Amino acid sequence: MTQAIDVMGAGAFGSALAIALSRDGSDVTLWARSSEQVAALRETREVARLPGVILPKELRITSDAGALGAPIRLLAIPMQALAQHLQLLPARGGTALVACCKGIDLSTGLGPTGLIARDAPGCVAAVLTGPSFAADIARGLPTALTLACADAQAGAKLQSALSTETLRLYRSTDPTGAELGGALKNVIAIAAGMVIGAGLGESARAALLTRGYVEMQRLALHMGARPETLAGLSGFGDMVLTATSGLSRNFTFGRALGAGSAPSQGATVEGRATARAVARIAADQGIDMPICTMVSAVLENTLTIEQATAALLARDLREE
Ligand SMILES: NC(=O)C1=CN([C@@H]2O[C@H](COP(=O)(O)OP(=O)(O)OC[C@H]3O[C@@H](n4cnc5c(N)ncnc54)[C@H](O)[C@@H]3O)[C@@H](O)[C@H]2O)C=CC1
Ligand SMILES: O=C(CO)COP(=O)(O)O
Repeated sequence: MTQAIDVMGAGAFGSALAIALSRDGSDVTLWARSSEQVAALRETREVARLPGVILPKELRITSDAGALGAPIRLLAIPMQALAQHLQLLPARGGTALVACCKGIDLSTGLGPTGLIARDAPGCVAAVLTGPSFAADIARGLPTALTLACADAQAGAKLQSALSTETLRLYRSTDPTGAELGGALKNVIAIAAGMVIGAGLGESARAALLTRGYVEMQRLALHMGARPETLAGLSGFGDMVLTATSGLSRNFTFGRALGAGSAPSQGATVEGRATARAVARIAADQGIDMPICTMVSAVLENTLTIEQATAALLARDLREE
């Protein structure tokens, strides 16, 4: 049976997922924010953020939320826009809302499934996350992601509906762990970029990733996540990809700061807001998150990268 799926957000990730699912035979509608963007996409079938990629002709494109109504809705918009989006464009009860964004909402401290539970209580909340660049998914390259949903039965249905021949989904019933892994790895990727940009070396990056991963686990476990979720695709896997690739916006943003040059404008760099949110949570709840807190301080211009590095190295010696 053909599966109907709506994808909200025609940026890099939403378009890539819509392309992959449409190619796989699903009946996909891609929603974009403005009618101008819809007109351009319909005419050229090209996505500005995915150069060289053509939208399949079967894929419908609309800016009219009234034209949506599939039982599965992917939300591929920036994290800080999600709360407002859920309130302005509600889905009907029973819809499975699958968050495809990575971050922590600054004003509430909630992750995407927390916002869905708060703002769309009649819907099923799930998150799709893990190591994947939109361009790789759009090109049909092999990719593995985590589909996390607290409702095991609903999660299994989503896993099956959203997997394709090249997009392999593992399921989890730990959305808290999955979404925190995806959010926190962006902060660690910014830090890794700073290390490389500032010329501190590959050894320093390896140390930072290892200790950064400890912080990811510490915060996530405090929030009730399971350790194995952090060790999986959505945590460790995505940290490795994002903190080591020049294709990552978070890594390249940090690398530019480290090198003392201006980061490119207009890119969606989720780790910036997440760093602030994490620093706030860590301070409020007394959780030791030195790397994330330093990233936040550097982004707020209250510390230089040199000062942050010196402060991390000067911490008390401890058992690993
Ligand atoms: N690009 C990638 O490789 C991947 C991205 N993601 C995640 O997907 C999410 C979206 O990122 P991208 O698609 O890459 O960003 P993007 O910048 O390419 O696209 C963002 C889309 O959201 C729309 N948007 C912005 N503000 C909005 C608002 N207030 N209401 C509704 N729509 C709004 C924009 O018009 C645009 O279509 C992020 O959380 C990112 O971490 C996850 C995995 C891979
Ligand atoms: O989330 C991603 C890879 O899994 C994309 O990373 P960036 O947002 O840093 O480009």
